[in-house]
Amino acid sequence: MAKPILANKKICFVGAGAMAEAILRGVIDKGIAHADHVFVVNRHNQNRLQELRRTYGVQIHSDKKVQERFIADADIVLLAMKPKDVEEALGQIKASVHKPQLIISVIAGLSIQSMLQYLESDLAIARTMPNTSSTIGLGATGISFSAQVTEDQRSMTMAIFEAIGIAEVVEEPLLEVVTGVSGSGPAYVYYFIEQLVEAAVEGGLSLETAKKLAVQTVLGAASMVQETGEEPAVLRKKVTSPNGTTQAALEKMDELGFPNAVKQAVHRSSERARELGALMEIRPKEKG
Ligand SMILES: NC(=O)C1=CN([C@@H]2O[C@H](COP(=O)(O)OP(=O)(O)OC[C@H]3O[C@@H](n4cnc5c(N)ncnc54)[C@H](O)[C@@H]3O)[C@@H](O)[C@H]2O)C=CC1
Ligand SMILES: O=C(O)[C@@H]1CCC=N1
Repeated sequence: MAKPILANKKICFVGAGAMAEAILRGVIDKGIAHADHVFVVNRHNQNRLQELRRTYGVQIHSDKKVQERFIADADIVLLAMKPKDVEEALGQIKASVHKPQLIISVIAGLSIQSMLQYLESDLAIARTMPNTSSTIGLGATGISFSAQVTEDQRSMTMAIFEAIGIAEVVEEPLLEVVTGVSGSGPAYVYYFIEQLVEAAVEGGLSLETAKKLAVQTVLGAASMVQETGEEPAVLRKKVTSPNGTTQAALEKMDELGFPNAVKQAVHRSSERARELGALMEIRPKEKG
């Protein structure tokens, strides 16, 4: 059942890609917003919009003027385009957005300051870093708010992201760390599963059995951390018999630099988010 806080609010997604779909599906499936109140606009791809309408019942239109009205009439405008498209997209919507709308961004690296500059207005902004697991209600989102965001708008933002997973409010510079951990994180886990499966197949298991065992192992291990409340290191030790198989495997992982590889990957993702943010900054000389 829809939470009253969002029941009559209109949300317009600008950008109809993977992340927009993850959020809109989660929000509609969880009943946090009704599909009649969810609008989606995209750059060119009408087929993509049709597909979203067929699947989720969201509101779409091919006419640019109607799309502009979708944006202008929304209570919440959710920005979900790639960093490379930010300049063009924000230039296009600048005339349609206005106070007291809430702008929610999921764009990696794009600072609140840059958004305010692009939109040339003192708007309420929630900068977020979700992940694709939001699709099934298991997302992990970091959120920072601009000074203009009201209590009601904070509550709406939290309601959206808590409907599709967990949400943590952090200081804005820490959103880059969130990006490295949970924004990009699902890909590291999929990569890990891919290697488990490959090794299992190399060992002789069928692909089907390998996938089943690998996925259940990752699911079971994550659930153990969550449900027992024990530290991962403690749980790891319970698997690791002295001089047993797990110890031998972990020694191999240490020898090949697994801990360092994971940590460096997280730091590199955060660093890349900062680089993308810098590329999207409006430099003083570029201002009209
Ligand atoms: N995919 C992920 O796991 C995550 C992505 N993000 C962020 O979400 C944003 C979107 O990522 P994805 O959904 O993966 O990208 P995507 O490429 O799947 O979707 C981007 C969409 O934006 C649309 N678009 C481009 N220019 C536009 C314009 N001028 N007006 C309207 N729509 C326009 C494109 O047509 C496309 O539908 C990125 O900024 C990314 O940093 C954040 C967290 C996780
Ligand atoms: O790869 C990316 O840039 C986006 C941001 C976090 C996850 N995907």
